[in-house]
Amino acid sequence: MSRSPLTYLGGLLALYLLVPIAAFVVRFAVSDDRGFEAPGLASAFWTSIASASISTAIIVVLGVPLAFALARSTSWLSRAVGVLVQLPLALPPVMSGIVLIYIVGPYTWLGELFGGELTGTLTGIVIAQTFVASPFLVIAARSAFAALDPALDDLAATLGHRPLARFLRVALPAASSGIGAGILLTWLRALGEYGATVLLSYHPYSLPVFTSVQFQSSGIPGTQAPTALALAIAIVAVVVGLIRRPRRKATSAGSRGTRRAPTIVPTEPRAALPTPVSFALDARVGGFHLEVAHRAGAHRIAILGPSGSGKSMTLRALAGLLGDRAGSVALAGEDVTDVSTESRHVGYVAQGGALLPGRTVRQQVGFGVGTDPAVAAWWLSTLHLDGLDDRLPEQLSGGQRQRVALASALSREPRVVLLDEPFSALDAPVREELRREVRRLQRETGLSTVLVTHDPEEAALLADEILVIEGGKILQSGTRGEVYGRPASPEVARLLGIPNLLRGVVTSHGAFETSGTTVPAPDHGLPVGSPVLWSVRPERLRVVRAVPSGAAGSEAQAGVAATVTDVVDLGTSTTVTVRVGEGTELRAHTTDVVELAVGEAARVRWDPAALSVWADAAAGRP
Ligand SMILES: Nc1ncnc2c1ncn2[C@@H]1O[C@H](COP(=O)(O)OP(=O)(O)OP(=O)(O)O)[C@@H](O)[C@H]1O
Repeated sequence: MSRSPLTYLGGLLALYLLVPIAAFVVRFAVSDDRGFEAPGLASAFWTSIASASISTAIIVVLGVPLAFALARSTSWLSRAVGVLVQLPLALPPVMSGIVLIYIVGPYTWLGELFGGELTGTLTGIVIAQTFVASPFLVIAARSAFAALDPALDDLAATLGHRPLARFLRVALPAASSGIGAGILLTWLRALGEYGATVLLSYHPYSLPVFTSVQFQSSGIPGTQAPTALALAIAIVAVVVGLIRRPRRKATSAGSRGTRRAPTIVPTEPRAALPTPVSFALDARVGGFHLEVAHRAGAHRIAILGPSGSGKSMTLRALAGLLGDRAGSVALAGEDVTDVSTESRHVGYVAQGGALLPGRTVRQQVGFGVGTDPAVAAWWLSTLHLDGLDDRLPEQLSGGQRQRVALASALSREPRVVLLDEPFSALDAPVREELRREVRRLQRETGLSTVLVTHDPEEAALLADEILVIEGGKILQSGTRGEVYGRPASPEVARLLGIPNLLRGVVTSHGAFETSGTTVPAPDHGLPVGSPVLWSVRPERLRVVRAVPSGAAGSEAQAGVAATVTDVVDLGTSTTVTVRVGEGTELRAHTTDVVELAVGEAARVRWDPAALSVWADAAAGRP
C-alpha cells in the first residue's frame, strides 16, 4: 500500500471509527454479566425490528415512485420537492419529533381521529422512523434512476410498453442495486432512530429507547446487551449489503441442462410493405429549434449532418418521443401524428444501441409488446446471433450488441426502422460488415429505414434519398444522385466530405481563375469578375505525369499543370494530392495503379461538367 499522507489521514479516520467498537467488544467479551436477562430487552428488540421493517416498507412503496418522478422531471416544482424531502436529514431528530407532534399528537385533529393511538404506540414509532429515514431511500433511489440511460425508456416505448410497464419492467430492475442499497440504509436508520421516537412513543420501548433507559437506571453495564444486539444487526446488514448477486454466466446451447428453453421454429416475418416517411416537424427543445419537412419518395432515407444539427431530434420526433406537438408525421401516407409512440409501430435503434440491462439476448428480442417468439427467433438467426441467446448485454461485443438492438427493433415487425448512427461506435471491419448486413435486409426483406449518420458514404450505401441538415434546418434534400452529384451549396459539399472546395473568380462563361490557374468549368451563367466557390469530387479528378512541353501533342498537354505533394496508398485505392497554381491543393482519388512520386510535375484533368460552382456570397458580391 502506498504510504502517502492521504493513506495516513484515511487510516486515522478508520481507527477513530473502529477503536470504540473494538473497545466495546473487548469489554463485552470479558464481562461477567452482559445483561441479556434484563426484562424488556427481547420486547424492545422485536419492537425495533418490526417498526423498522414496517416503516421501510412504507418508505419503499411511496418513496420509490417519488424518487422516479424527481429523477425524470426538471421542473422547478420537482426541484423544490427534491430539496424539501431532504429536510428531515438536516433537522435534528428531536426536532423532527416535535414537528410530528403538531400533526399526530393526542390533542391534534388527526390524533383525536385515531383516539390518541398515533403516539405512545408502535404506530408512533413507525411514524417517527418513517419521517426520519425516508430521505435516505429517496436520495439513493433518485440517484439510481437518474443514472439510467434515458434511451432505455425510449427503447421500451417504441417496443410498445406503456409508462407503468416501463417503470416496472425497465427502470425498476435497472436501478435495483442502487435502490437495494438505499433500502438497507433506510432500514438501518429506522432501526437506530431515537430522537423523534422518544418524543412520539416513549412506550413501547424501541431498542435505542430501552438502551437509554437502561443507561439512566443502571449505568453502562445494563447497556451491554442491547448495544451488542444492535452491533450484530449492523454487521449482518453490512455483510448482506456487500453480497452481490452472482453474475449470470453465458451458457452455451449444450450446457443449459434440463432448463432448456422450449425450441422455437423460426418463422419469417410477413413481407414488409415499403413505408416512405413524410414529415413536417417544428419542435423546440431547450434553445434548439428544429424545423424540417420532407415528402418522401423513397422508403430508405438518410439524414446527414454535423454533430448537434438535430439529426437525433428528428428521429425522436418521428418515433413520437417528442410528443404530438413536434409536428406532423405520416407513414406511407397515413397520418400518425396523434398516434402514441407505443402504438406507432416504429422500430428504434438508439445511438450506441441501448440494450435492456440484466436481460438475455432472447429476452431482449422478445421484449416488444406482441412480438411473435418465432419471428424473434428468425431475426436472431438472420442476424447471426445463434448461440448467444443466453448472453447478457455485457457479455456481447460491440457488433453483437448492435445486432441485438437491431433484432429487438425488427422482431416486433415495425413499419419502418429508425437507426440513429447505428455503426458509429464500431471498428472499421465490423462497421463495414453490419452496413452490408442492413443493406442486404433492405434488399431482401423490403425493410424501410430512416438512417441518421454523419458519414456521407454510409448515407449513400443505405439510402435512396438524402436529407442534409444543419442547425435544425434542411440544407438540401433529394435523391442520392441529386445531392451527391449537385450539392446545393458549399455547406452541403463540405458536409458531404468533398475535400476540394475552393475559391475563384469568373474569367469567362466556361472558366474561372483560382490561385493564378485557369480552371475549365461548365457554363455557370455568372458574370465575369464574380467571386465563386467551386468543388469537384476527388474521384472525378485524374492526375497524370507531365510530359515536356512540345514533346507531345495537345492531348498530352490537356488539363492543369500541377505538382504532386502527397501520395497515400490505401491498399485498394490511392489518394494523390497535387498543388496547382500559387498554393491551391486538390485531392484526387483513384483505384488505378499510381506511379507518381512526391515533387513530380503532373497534369490534373477533369470533365468540366463534374464541377459544382456557386456564387461566393461570403465575398459580399452576387
Ligand atoms: N434535452 C435537451 N435540452 C436542450 N437541448 C438539447 C436537448 N437535446 C438536444 N439538445 C440540443 O439540440 C441540438 C440537436 O441535438 P441532436 O441530438 O438532435 O443532435 P445530432 O445532430 O443528433 O448530434 P450528434 O451527431 O452529436 O448526435 C443540439 O444542439 C443539442 O445540444
